[in-house]
Parts: sequence; C-alpha cells; structure tokens
Amino acid sequence: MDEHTFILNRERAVDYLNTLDRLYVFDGFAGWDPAARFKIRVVCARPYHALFMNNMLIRPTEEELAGFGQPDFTILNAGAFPANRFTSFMTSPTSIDVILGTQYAGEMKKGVFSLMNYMLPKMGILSLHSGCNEGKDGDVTLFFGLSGTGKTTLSADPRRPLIGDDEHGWSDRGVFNIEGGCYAKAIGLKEESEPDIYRAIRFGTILENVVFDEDSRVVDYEAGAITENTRASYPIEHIANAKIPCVGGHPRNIIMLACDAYGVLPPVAKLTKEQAMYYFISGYTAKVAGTEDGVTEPEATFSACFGSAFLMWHPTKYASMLAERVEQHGTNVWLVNTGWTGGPYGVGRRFKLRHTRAIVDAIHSGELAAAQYDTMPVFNLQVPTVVSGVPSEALMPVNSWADKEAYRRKLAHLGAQFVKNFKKFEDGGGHVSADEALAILAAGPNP
Ligand SMILES: Nc1ncnc2c1ncn2[C@@H]1O[C@H](COP(=O)(O)OP(=O)(O)O)[C@@H](O)[C@H]1O
Ligand SMILES: C=C(OP(=O)(O)O)C(=O)O
Repeated sequence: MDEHTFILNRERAVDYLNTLDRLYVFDGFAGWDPAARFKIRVVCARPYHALFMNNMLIRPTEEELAGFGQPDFTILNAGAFPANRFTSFMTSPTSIDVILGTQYAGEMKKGVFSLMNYMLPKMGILSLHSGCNEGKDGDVTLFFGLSGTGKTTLSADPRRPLIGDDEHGWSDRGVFNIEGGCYAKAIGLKEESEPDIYRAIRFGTILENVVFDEDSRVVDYEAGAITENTRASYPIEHIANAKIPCVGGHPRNIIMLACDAYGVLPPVAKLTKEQAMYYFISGYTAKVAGTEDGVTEPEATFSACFGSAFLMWHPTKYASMLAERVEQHGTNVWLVNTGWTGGPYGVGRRFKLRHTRAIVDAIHSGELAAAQYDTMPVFNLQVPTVVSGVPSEALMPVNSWADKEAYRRKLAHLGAQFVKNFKKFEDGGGHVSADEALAILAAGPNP
C-alpha cells in the first residue's frame, strides 16, 4: 500500500469516528522493558474493543497515566465501517493499517505486534512470535508457533511463572513481553486439562464468539457454532503465577511448535543450529479448522519466522538475529509437534496435551538433553528413543501408523512441500553469508 492509500483510509476512519456520539479511548504501553516501551493510544467505537486493549496492552499506573503525554502511535478502530474498495491498492473493504471493515479484536494486538516487528530490530532487539515462561532457577523457555499450535496453552504452566503467551522481544538484557495480557483459544477448554487458563476467565475477561446460556450465563466451551476460533482475553495477572514485570533472562530452551495434521513429524526432535534456522525460516504448521475462515481440511502452511504476516523485514534478518543469540547463549532448540499421531487428521488423533506437557517437562528437567536419539528419515531429525510419561511407540512416527506405506508417502509429500517452500529463501536474503545459506538449506528435508 502507498502513503496516499493510507491517508485515504485514515481519513475515512476519522470521518466515521467523528459521526459517533461517544468514543472509547485507552492509553497503554507496549513493551515491559522500559528501554523498549512505546506509548499506544487506542480510539474506538465500541467499549468492547477498548476493554480488549485494556487487557492486552500494559496498563499504566495512575501516575504513568497522568504523565502519559502524546502517544507514540495511535490505533484508529473504525471496524464497523468498511474501507472504500475503489481506493487504489485496496482489494477488499477490510483495512488493518487503520482498522476498517473488520471487528476482529485480534487485529489491534497483532497491529501493535507488526509495529514492534519493525521498531525492535531497528533497535537491535529481536521480536518473537512466541510464548515465554521461566523455571525456578530462572531458566527461560520460548515457545514459537503459529496460531493454534500451543503457545498460550504450553506457556501456562503452574510450575513455571508466565512471562507472556504470544509476543516478546529479546535484547542484550534478556527477554521481555510486549503485552499486558493473554489471548487464549477457548474451544474445548476444560478446567482439568487447562486449569490456569480456565481460572483466568473471571470478571474483566472478554469471551469472544463463545456460546452461552442467556439466562444462566453458563458458557459452553465445547460449542463452535459461531466459529472454532473462540477466545478469551484477560490481563496477565489473571494467571496465578504470572511474573510481573514480565521480563526474564536469556532463553535456555527454545521450543518450535508445529501442529502437524499429517501426523508425519515426531512429537519432539532436537535441532542442530542449522536445523533451528531452517525450521524457524520455514515456520511450518498444518492448519485445521480454527482461527481462519474457510479452512475445513488440513492444509500445510509455511509462515516465515512463525509469523510472516507480522514481519516487516526480510525473514532472514530475524533468523540471523536468532542464530546469533542462540550461539551466544548456548540455547537448546527443539521441534515439538502438537498435532497428529497414528495417522493424519481423520485417521489418527491429536497428541494428548498431557503427553506434550510430559515432553516439555523432559526438556526442562534436562532429561532430553541427555537422552539417546535415533534419526528420522527424510527430515534427518534427531528423535529421542525414550521420554518419561510418553508411550515410546509414539516417538518415531512410523511406529504409530498402522499403514507404514501410507506413512512413507506422506513423509515424502511433506518433505517435498518444505523443499518447495524454502526455494525463496535459498539465497539467504542478504542477511546470512552464502556459506551459511547453503548450510541452512542442507539442514532441511531430503525427500
Ligand atoms: N497436544 C497439545 N498441545 C498443545 N495444545 C493442544 C494439544 N492438544 C490440543 N490442544 C489445544 O490446541 C489449542 C492450542 O491453542 P493456543 O495454545 O491458544 O495456541 P496459540 O497460543 O499458539 O495460538 C488449545 O485449544 C489446546 O487446548
Ligand atoms: C491473535 C492471533 O494469533 P494467536 O492465535 O497466535 O494468538 C490470531 O491469529 O488472530
């Protein structure tokens, strides 16, 4: 989009907002690190949108609010009003630079994230689409992953204080959350399996698109009648063990999450430095019905750095910043499949949350770093032979499939999709040397 189109959209949003009798304004911060903190003003037509950003941004103290002054950035949310589709560069009535034509509250938080993906790297800080928590001895873990892969679910862990569930920065001082709240998927939520998130849903939380009984107000988390993408937005302090301020040291472990609906990838693999770059740049998951409209069948998705829609620089810029930090801090990198086992979607079933949690626990206890590994064909991934609390036949995927030939076909098929996707990154994008680019490419699958 060019500047002129942006100005036209902005004018349209301002004109619409000016017609309203009442507007809702919220001032808050993005970035828990005071050296990387931005003042954000949200101006919107609906109180729900203002409350959403009250939950998702960092709430200023009364004193901070008194001295807030002019914001660094302003979000104009005129989502009830469409953009003019005849404006050049506008291919739809939905605009997300200033918000027109969509009332999805997530646009505002991801708008701030896009901004941070531009600003932070300029300041030498890596922006991360990841969850983050911290162990008793201060060891930090990042959970990268696309929407629905488990960032929010797995970073909420009663034994590990939560730093954040979705958006972080990694500077020379360590990691910090960008946000002041969480945005959890609520579909199928149960107190037994996700107690922290379930209990975080109380006064002040926004529940979006859930089905509830109008008389009793009891919510039916199982119902996806409106959409599968039901959500709960709550201030981070609603999580009992949130770490406030939401900052931590340099990560000891990075977990890259993929929800592989083909059932091809192992539930956990240990990555070499080059594999870590390869899987980070690839940003794989397989979408099943969920966050996005129109997705009803599993479909491989590659989204660079696990968030290409929010990247403002070439993906290899973020990847090389990640490689530098991983090297400097000796961070271990893991690939965890929170998707299917025993066959693809429709044949097998999703990994049990308690098995994925057992894997994450084995990473944190150091059990996996000391484990024995086998090599998985095609992807050349190092897969542990034993993980406490996880059935061993689930570790090497071929063992969990009844039809071994069908597995081999899907393995080759997924490998080929990775290779095809990676073509556009083969030259390193000017941010890694030609030799490094070759080493990263060689770390990918060989179908
Ligand atoms: N094995 C698993 N690991 C992680 N999440 C799982 C697993 N099985 C089912 N789920 C469900 O998948 C969804 C993951 O969503 P969420 O954690 O909000 O993803 P993200 O924060 O990455 O968008 C949750 O609804 C969770 O209950
Ligand atoms: C907010 C979103 O992302 P996530 O599921 O990663 O929270 C979204 O995709 O709308």
